[in-house]
Amino acid sequence: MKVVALVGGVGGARFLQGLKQLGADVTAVVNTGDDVWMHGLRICPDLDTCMYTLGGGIDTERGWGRENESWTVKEELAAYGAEPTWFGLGDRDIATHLIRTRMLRAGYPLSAVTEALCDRWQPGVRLLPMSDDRVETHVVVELDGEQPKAIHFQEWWVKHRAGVPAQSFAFVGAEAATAGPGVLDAIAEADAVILAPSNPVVSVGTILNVPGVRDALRKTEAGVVGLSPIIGGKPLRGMADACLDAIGVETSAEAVGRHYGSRKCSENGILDAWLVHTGDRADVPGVAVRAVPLLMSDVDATAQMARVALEMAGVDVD
Ligand SMILES: O=c1nc2n(C[C@H](O)[C@H](O)[C@H](O)CO)c3cc(O)ccc3cc-2c(=O)[nH]1
Repeated sequence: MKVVALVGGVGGARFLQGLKQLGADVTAVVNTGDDVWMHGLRICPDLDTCMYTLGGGIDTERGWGRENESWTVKEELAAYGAEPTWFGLGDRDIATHLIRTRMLRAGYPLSAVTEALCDRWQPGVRLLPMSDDRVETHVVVELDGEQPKAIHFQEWWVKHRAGVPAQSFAFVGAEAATAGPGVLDAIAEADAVILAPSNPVVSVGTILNVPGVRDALRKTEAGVVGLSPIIGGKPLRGMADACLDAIGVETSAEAVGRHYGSRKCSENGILDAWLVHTGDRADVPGVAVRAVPLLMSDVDATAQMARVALEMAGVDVD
């Protein structure tokens, strides 16, 4: 059973753990819009979060970066006054970025770099960058009385803790980007495609901005099922509410389901079914809706919600 999941960072990685436990052949299309150059190193937060989480190296507290981490290089960089000091680069994590940067500089595409790094971590899920081309999410903000300006997503999220209202998002490079190797074929050949409960604007939304992805989702024979990242009117973690406000979408399971839209009866919708949390309700025209527990409290709970999603996609898990 071939399953493709569109995922972002922490929530997406946790969801993949559940899918993996069901024994499916899983391909994850991972958001790379959060990627950033820092201190001359290329950082790929969502790819690394998926790789470390599935490979057993993640710091489960933070949800990103390595467990048993130390911060000596970060302290030394700060001692030189080397900006940015607000971005946490752990010593173990830096090894990943050094390998990635060296391979990118040698001309390897990000997909090949990811494959090489996964050789060590053995995530048990194929991790595909949404694109090998540079696509970066930038956020238009108005910092204390200055003119509105676009800053990198990481500066908004980490330095400003998403505390400055996002006026809009720019997915820099998206229109010229090509879907990563294997991405469109995986969607076309899947038995089921799942939109993980990741940020619908800057994670899943960014992937949908890569040319060809939305069409592939509308054309695939696979059932396309999404899981709401909004529970009881708010995101469980992260800042999906701040992002949804910026694009004028209400922070509710129903509004996000409608934002993704129905594959059957809207001209660019992508959903056949939509899972919302027990107690939430959602009327999404042309989309089958089901309410089940969506708290990824442990891998078994996550596997159970993934199982329901696959059933809604018409795939028999057992
Ligand atoms: O809140 C933070 N998130 C940090 N993150 C998380 C990152 O900003 C988010 O995980 C994603 O970009 C959004 O999902 C890192 C992720 C990495 O892969 C590497 C370094 C960092 C550093 C930070 C950090 O200092 N603070």
